[in-house]
Amino acid sequence: MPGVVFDLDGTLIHSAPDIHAAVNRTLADEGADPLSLAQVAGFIGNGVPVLLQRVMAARHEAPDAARHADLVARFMRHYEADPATLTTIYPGVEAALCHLAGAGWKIGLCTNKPAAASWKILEHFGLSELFSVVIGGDSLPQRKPDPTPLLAAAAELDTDPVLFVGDSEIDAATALAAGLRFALFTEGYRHAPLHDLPHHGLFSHHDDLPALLDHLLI
Ligand SMILES: O=C(O)COP(=O)(O)O
Ligand SMILES: [Mg+2]
Repeated sequence: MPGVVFDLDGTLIHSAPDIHAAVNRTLADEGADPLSLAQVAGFIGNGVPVLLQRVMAARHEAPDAARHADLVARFMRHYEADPATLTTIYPGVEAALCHLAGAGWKIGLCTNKPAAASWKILEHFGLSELFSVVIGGDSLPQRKPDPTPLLAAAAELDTDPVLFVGDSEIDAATALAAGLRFALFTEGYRHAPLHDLPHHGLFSHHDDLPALLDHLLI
């Protein structure tokens, strides 16, 4: 049976509100002004260390490794304490995943979000049992768009072919580098226009995903 690896933020869940809240709690700890949801949503995609680099840049802070490490540690404490309260699952995700699992697809996750928080969120939405593997942004030395995490998730599924589903230019580049066929969810946290992202199929609602993935197998 085939396999499919999903990205998480912007693909299965709209997680920006909780990431935004954790950023602002991190800033509030030191009495700093909050950032807007749109600003923080624009920083998502390359994982937590890059998110906090972008927070520092938005505040016109010069790069500083110790300061950055402190922000990352405090952000993670806030985020892991409360990763899903404001997060919503995109419509049709649960049905699509259940349909795929019922049809025998093996399912994995490859996200730049740290693995423990990712598992916690999957559990919160009752989805964790559907996933055979989760590779997070802290699971390996490499992160997307390096293909290594996606190839590791695919290897863990131990099946062929494996498709990848994501929402961003990072995911498109990762799929290309890994040599996997890529389905792009159009309603996530992408910055670039659709035609700039290499993809094999597009969808804007998860109800359409099982048929699209079947089509990509042909
Ligand atoms: O945490 C991030 O920055 C991005 O996470 P994602 O890889 O699930 O989109
Ligand atoms: Mg994403």
